[in-house]
Amino acid sequence: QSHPEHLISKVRVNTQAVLKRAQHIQGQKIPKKQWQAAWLLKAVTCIDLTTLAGDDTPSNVHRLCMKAIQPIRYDLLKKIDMHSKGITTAAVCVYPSRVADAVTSLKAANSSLPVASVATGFPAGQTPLKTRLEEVRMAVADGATEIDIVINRTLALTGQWEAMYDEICSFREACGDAHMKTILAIGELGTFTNVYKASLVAMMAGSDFIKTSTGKEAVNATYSVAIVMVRAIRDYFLRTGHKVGFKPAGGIRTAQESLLWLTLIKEELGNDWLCPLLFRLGASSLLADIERQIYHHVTGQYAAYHELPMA
Ligand SMILES: O=C[C@H](O)COP(=O)(O)O
Repeated sequence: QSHPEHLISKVRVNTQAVLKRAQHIQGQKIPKKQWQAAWLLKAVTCIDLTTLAGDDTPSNVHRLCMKAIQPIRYDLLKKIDMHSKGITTAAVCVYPSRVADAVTSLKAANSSLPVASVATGFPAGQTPLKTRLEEVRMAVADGATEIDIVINRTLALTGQWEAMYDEICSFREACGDAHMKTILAIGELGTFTNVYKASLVAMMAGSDFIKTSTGKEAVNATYSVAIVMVRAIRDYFLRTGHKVGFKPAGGIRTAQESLLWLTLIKEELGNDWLCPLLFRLGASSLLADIERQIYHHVTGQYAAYHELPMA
């Protein structure tokens, strides 16, 4: 692995170019009719269906898992001949203490859907390294096969990139075979340059994905920051040949937004990234709006909320 310091010391981000590109993405025309429905179903397969709330219980986690297995009503899929494609979300994403509940629910439904757990003192990461590491190990022991860790923003804001690299390497080891997504919490990193540097450090330390946000910061997934992160992913791929995944998360609520995210990925990283292995949408309420749009595409009307089972 190249030494983090010398690789990132020279980083400069062209802010104007990033903002212009993000503006252009948001102004893109989105597909209509069956093309839109197809892209929305693609988006569903990339969702990490998430619940990260203090009032989470085994029963709402169970409902989340059932929704992840059957995200769009069967009759709607049947009407567009998509009922036999095995459309599920990519994973479910929960707190460490809810992992066992999710594993139990999915096992009972004979589903192999992955359980992702946040860890390392999510969302702030302001706990001792020892307990952050133990949290990763316990989530994996409970059956999580994906771990969404948070970076130590204090190290980023004080330019201690080598220390951040070492910490993320230790989380990588604690994950074992579990996939590791590294949350940059971009709303707390200050500058685009810090976002780019944290992206590189996270990838050099072995992250399978880099993820924008916990969903708990004041500013979460934005298109301009995403441009910086996916450019870092592209630079890293060109330099090493290794593909790292991208996961925007936090505040992604509408079907239209999910189409813009797919456009951004397709244009910035290419078709290889348009799959759950390399692209995830971290979202708790996005699926409800996508299902409403699919309902409208199939029936011509908008469903009342009681007609679509919520997670
Ligand atoms: O990682 C997932 C995020 O916490 C989900 O955020 P959200 O509830 O704004 O969709």
